[in-house]
Amino acid sequence: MSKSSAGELAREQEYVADLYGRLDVLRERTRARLDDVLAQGASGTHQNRSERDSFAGMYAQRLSRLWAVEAGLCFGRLDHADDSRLYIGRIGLSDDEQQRLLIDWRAPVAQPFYRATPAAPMGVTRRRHLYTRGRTVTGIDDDLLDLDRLADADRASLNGEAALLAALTEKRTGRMRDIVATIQAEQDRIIRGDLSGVLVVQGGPGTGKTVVALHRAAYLLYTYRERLERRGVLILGPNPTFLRYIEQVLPSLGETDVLLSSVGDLYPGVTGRRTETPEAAALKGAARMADVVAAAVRERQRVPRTPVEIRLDRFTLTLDRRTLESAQTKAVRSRRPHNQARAVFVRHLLTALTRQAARHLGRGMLDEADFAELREDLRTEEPVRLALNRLWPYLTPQQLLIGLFTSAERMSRAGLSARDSRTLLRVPPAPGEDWWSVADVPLLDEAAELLGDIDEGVLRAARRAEQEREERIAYAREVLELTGLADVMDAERFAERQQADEVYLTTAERAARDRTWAFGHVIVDEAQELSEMAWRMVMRRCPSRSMTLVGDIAQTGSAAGAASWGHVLDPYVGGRWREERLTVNYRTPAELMGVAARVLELVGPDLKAPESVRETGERPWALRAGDLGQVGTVVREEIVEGGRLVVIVPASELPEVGKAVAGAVPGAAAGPGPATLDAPVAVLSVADAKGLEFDSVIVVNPGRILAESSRGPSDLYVALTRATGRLGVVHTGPLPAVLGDLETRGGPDGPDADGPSPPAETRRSR
Ligand SMILES: Nc1ncnc2c1ncn2[C@@H]1O[C@H](COP(=O)(O)OP(=O)(O)OP(=O)(O)O)[C@@H](O)[C@H]1O
Repeated sequence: MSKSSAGELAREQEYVADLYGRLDVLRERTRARLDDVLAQGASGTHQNRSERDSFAGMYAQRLSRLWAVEAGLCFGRLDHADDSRLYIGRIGLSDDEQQRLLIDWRAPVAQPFYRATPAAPMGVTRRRHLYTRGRTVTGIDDDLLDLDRLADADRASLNGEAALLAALTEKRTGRMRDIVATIQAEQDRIIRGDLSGVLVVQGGPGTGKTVVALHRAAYLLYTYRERLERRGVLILGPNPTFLRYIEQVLPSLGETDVLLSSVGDLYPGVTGRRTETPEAAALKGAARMADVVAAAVRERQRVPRTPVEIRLDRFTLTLDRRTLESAQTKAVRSRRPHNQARAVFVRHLLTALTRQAARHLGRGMLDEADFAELREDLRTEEPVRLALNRLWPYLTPQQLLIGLFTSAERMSRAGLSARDSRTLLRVPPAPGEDWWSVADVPLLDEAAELLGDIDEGVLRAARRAEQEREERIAYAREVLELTGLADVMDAERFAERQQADEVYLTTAERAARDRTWAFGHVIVDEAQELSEMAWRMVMRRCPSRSMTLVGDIAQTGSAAGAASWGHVLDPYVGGRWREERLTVNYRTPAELMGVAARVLELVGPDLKAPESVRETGERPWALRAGDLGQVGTVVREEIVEGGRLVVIVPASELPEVGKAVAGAVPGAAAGPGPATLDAPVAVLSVADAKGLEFDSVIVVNPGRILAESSRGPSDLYVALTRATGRLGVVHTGPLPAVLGDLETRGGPDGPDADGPSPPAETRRSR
């Protein structure tokens, strides 16, 4: 590595200062445009106002992008063999003469920054990492890639990973950061992978799957902006805490328009939060539930075998079995969803009822107009409406599932065994109760698919709305061409923003409200956790099958989760999906990974743990405590100033350990919730710690974690791989044999209970 001279640093400082100067100019210009537009006030025609709002929205978004890239605007430089030079940063900048000042990291010419090696230098002679604090350049790190030009001293350390190591050893803040300055070659290949088709990224803990998936979203939005901005990108994470953990990464890369969601939130208007037994969740996640939901819908379309009498004031009408069955057959054969097929059913029965009524009225021969009038009279008669509603009720997905899960008889008729229905049986919701679990959400989606919109009227309105939308887009195109903005703004988005009196909605916001939204690309993180029913829901959101799925089969914790990628994907894309692997662990030091690797053997003897990129000299320890109450004291002694610590517990012990820790450490948070990521100490179950990372981890009662679930070994593997620095185990029962050779410590007040010492960080020789 070549050392930067003070002169070099000053030159870089000058260049970076100019870049910030340019950024300021662009911000000012955009701000001025925004002010101009807003100054036009709320006067003028409706058309003028909506145009003004559209421009205001566009400038506001551009401004927020320009503000989002303040930190670390420029982080690299590439010197080429032809003596040309490019600066790499979070966004592209040019001066007024269109001279490129800064290259967006996602542009093809920036690729060598991540991929060039001395063996394949890609025309690059030097890769420079620039370290900045605020707007000040604080350091420079060079990788010299041109072997001929290398001084002997530089040849000794060609891999130049100082920037990476510096990034990895920084204290965790509770929020994931972007890695745009230190993306590694194997990660870059995945980030820039083709948009189309299904890409699976399989990798062990800490290999950067999440962070790579997020950078891929940013890359795809940059490269296929037109296509993806319109349809949007969905990123699906395991739970709301995880989404909070990652939510700042994309804005820091200048992307604000991506929908982050979890399975429990993917059905508009419902939040799946209620906890339920793992058995119930596993059962609801199984593919056969699709048949159960379909049978439950059919069950609501059954007609009675005995005649149905409808008493009106002047006479009684009767629907006999044959009429009922023929209406049912016609409705089912229409192949429409339940709520739309209802129109066919009702039409048929009303015709039969009208004929009967005419006979009762002694008017056998009615002309068409009279017949229609009588039919309309009958349709609005309360007893007729009630009877038809009983026979073929309008159903919302919520009504269908509440009806199903609160009745053992209905569950049995829908094909569930007595045992299954005991597992699922519930009491109806009390007002305001959180009735839905995460596993219910894909079932609601499935039901919505089979039930359809409430009636034809809704469908007609939707068709009308679509036609109007197309007209608006055509108009928007004209406006954009007239104003010369056609190349910076998509007509469809512009048209959406002009929507009458509608508040300004981003693509992500519109997508979040629409169950039938088809995303341009879907990224699923911790994809191994999704159940078969959840996959059905996700696939409905992505008919183009342009997807990136990241996960680790060895970490599957949910009983309904995946055992292999083929099993998950083959029903949807046959064998047509590609797999990339990540093999280097950037999070967990080698000392900890050694312990985790032994647990991985319990998950599957052939599985291979990822290789840690660094070691700390810090050995994991085990401590036997008299009872769980002592965990609080142990935790207090483990706290490092400014660091973040998590206590990972068996789910059944969360309340007790949470109480003990809260008692010993003020400000500690227990369980998932808004405070989890910001608290210096958190107590979490394995499921809630999944995907997260902390400076220090204490795992409580690993034996119980192993025994508590059918995926116990995977859960323990996850727990042991959350730390970036220190790992300890506290147990009140016997220590599982697999952890037998941990260094043992004395009790909380015992002689070995020294406070932590700072780790001695080294790059691991591999
Ligand atoms: N190229 C890189 N430069 C700097 N940091 C990196 C790089 N790659 C990964 N990291 C860091 O390594 C840590 C682990 O990454 P990430 O959480 O994406 O891993 P993961 O594979 O999703 O892990 P898990 O399966 O355990 O959830 C994060 O702190 C991430 O920022």
